[in-house]
Amino acid sequence: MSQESMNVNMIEAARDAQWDPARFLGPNYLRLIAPAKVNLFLGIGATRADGRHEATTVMQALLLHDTLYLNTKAEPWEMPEDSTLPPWQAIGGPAGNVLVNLDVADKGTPLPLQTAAADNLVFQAVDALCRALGWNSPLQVSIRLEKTIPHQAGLGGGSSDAAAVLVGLAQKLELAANDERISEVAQALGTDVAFFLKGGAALLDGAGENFVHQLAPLKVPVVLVKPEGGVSTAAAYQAFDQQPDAVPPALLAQVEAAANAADVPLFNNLDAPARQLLPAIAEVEEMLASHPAVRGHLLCGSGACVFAITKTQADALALAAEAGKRGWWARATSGSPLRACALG
Ligand SMILES: C[C@@](CO)(OP(=O)(O)O)[C@H](O)COP(=O)(O)OP(=O)(O)OC[C@H]1O[C@@H](n2ccc(N)nc2=O)[C@H](O)[C@@H]1O
Ligand SMILES: Nc1ncnc2c1ncn2[C@@H]1O[C@H](COP(=O)(O)OP(=O)(O)O)[C@@H](O)[C@H]1O
Repeated sequence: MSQESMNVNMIEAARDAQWDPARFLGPNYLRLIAPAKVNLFLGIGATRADGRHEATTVMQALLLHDTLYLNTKAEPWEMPEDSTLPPWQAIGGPAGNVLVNLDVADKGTPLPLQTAAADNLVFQAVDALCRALGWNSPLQVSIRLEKTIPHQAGLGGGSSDAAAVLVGLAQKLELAANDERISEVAQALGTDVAFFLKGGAALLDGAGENFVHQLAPLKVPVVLVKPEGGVSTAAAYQAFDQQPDAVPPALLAQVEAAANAADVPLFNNLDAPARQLLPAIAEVEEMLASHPAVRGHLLCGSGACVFAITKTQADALALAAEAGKRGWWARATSGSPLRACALG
């Protein structure tokens, strides 16, 4: 472990020691689960009039998840005298009436997320839902976000956090679970957010936000391996445009006909653009391609993580340990029927 990461961990440990769970364990708290995803199939097509690309995808939720704690208080709050907010606070809502306090704790990701509350998708989810509801009375929302899912990995962590907050806040504000404004806000926040409201395994099309149908989820062991560095989703799509690679129609037909995630062919035409942006991805893929325990492997979404399927959990644990020894972030997990949800 480098001196730098040791320092980061010690700061994190000190911060955790100061954290008082009682703040979140009153009658008003909700614990939220935000699972990661992989794309078993990701077929990118032409650029649409709105600038986004057509995308047909099968997403599969994983057991690996972020955990969030959410608390609301329908009470007025005061703006600091100089109107300057600390980085862990942000103001949203249709009348600047919603104050969000966001506490982010890193739980073993390779590079802790360092975005101000206003740039966090969790805040954007609160803001967008309050605006969609026309919620204009004072509201305080406190969120603790425990990050286990690395960012810029193609694992959809930020989108899943946003979906979990939509579910939690909707529950707090006493919306019906099937209130259409929740899914409309999810679609507007990003294509992956809509998937996490359904979870398990699902076929999506449009730009990737349009739910087509659910598939029987994969429950096999999955190993995630991420080299150092990340790939920005926008950059991956831009690189794809330099050398677009069409999806074979027969493959698309096979995906559309599949009722089980296990029957979906592993395919991702963002793989070449992502490797071009971060050549270390190719090293991970080479290692997985030649490993006897690996049944199949693929880049996760726009990268930089690569997932591998193994037969047994013991194989998955051994493979993750082996990848870790090469200096890569690696975790053994599995496919799951999870969706973004509140535990109570
Ligand atoms: C590639 C995928 C695969 O599931 O996920 P990740 O690997 O990032 O998790 C998705 O398509 C990520 O979709 P989404 O979650 O909407 O990405 P965003 O971060 O909102 O979009 C970032 C940028 O990517 C481009 N983009 C995104 C989706 C799409 N169908 N066409 C695009 O061209 C746009 O330039 C957009 O501004
Ligand atoms: N709660 C969050 N978790 C992770 N990333 C976030 C979050 N909020 C904002 N972001 C920003 O969104 C980007 C995309 O989210 P991320 O989880 O990395 O998804 P993916 O790796 O699937 O593209 C991140 O690189 C980060 O800058």
